[in-house]
Amino acid sequence: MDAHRRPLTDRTPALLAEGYAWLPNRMRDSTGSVVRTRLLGRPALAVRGPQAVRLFYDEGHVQRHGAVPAPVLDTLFGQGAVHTLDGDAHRVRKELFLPLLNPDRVAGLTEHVAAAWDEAVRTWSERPRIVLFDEAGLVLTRGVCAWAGIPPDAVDARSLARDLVAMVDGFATPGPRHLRARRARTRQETRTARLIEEVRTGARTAPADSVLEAVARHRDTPEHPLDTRTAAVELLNVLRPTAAVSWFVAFAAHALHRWPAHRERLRAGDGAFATAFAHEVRRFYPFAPFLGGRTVTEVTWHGESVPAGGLLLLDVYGHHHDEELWGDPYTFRPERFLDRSPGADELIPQGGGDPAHGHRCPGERITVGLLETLAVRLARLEYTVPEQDLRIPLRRVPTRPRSGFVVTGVRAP
Ligand code: HEM
Repeated sequence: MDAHRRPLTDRTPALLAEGYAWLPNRMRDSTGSVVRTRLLGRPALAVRGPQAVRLFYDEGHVQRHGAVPAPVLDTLFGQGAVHTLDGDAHRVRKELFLPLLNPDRVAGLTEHVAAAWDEAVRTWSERPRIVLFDEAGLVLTRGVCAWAGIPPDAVDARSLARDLVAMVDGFATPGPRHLRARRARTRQETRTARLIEEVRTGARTAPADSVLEAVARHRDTPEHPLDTRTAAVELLNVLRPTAAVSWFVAFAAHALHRWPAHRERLRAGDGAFATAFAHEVRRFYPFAPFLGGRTVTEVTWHGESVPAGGLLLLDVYGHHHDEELWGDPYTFRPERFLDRSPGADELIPQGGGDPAHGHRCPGERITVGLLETLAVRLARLEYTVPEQDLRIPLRRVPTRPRSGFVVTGVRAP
């Protein structure tokens, strides 16, 4: 039998066991940055590198409908989310999110989050111990709710923050974390759908030009507004990933602890360095292990093929740690981004290509803006890092410093 047609063993258990290292390990054993495998009962081809990014985002070859497994939809994205749409349906829904790329929107959200951070820091100094990952999640949730026009009496920020973080934390694992994520999503979709219903019936007024107003008004077709459940899913697709920037805040704190020399330039308010630092945090530390799409034709890459109806996997973690692309991928070196902006298909922690025409994350500028602002604040904050478990296990997806990054003796600047 032709080696390319031979049935392959399903590798889903290996993915669950190896996490971020699964594809890079397979890539090391292969030639040409391509791996033929089987995942979730389907034939799959894993690829990496800027040219592979362009293949992955070519809708003629790869689409999203039917690509995202139900356990991921029921936790991370929500059923019917923009992530799962193709063609015109995707383009129309994406219009809801593209204003997020606008510099005024980015600045507005950053100001709200910075204000929430400054307020929180004043209370941290009165507490014996702070888990930075948890506190950052709360600060980001408070900031994004205020910015998105969510009425303060409609949410309890603390429980919302816990649920938003849980939805991300449990999407890629069986067991208790996954159950928590499912419960969190059900709870928050119900609450958010109620809020949207209240805006639509006039029981509440959404601030003009707010995200809440835009979602409540959005129509996929001229005749029909989004059903309230899908509208809730999409509003949560703004709130949840903003809260998830807490992963990068914990990683930024980890980087400042491991390589404290970077503190000075951040503290001094060197804007170009803050941007480079934010990019390097997003490259160096693991978040999305890979992205997946459904092949709509047979796809061949560097001599390996996957049939229509299979999966094309873009190895994001491997791409960011590829020696050919980065030279010294395991060195944390923000300076690599100082004298040049990364190419669209080079730095891809939030997807590749163009956010206006494909699935690339519309919140990338927001993420970079928040990370720049919070990294500077973190560098200016005085605190002690007590003995704790700061290991970042690559088998856990998504991962983070095990302790959540504990600080004591906080003194606000
Ligand atoms: C922790 C920071 C973030 C990470 C790591 C992240 C990562 C990603 C990734 C990997 C994708 C998928 C790209 C693809 O499928 O090709 C994505 C899509 C998306 N992200 Fe983000 N994101 C982050 C923050 C944000 C923020 C702050 C927002 C909004 C305020 C946001 C909203 C979205 C939306 C709506 C999509 C779906 C886009 C589409 O399918 O067209 N994300 N993000």
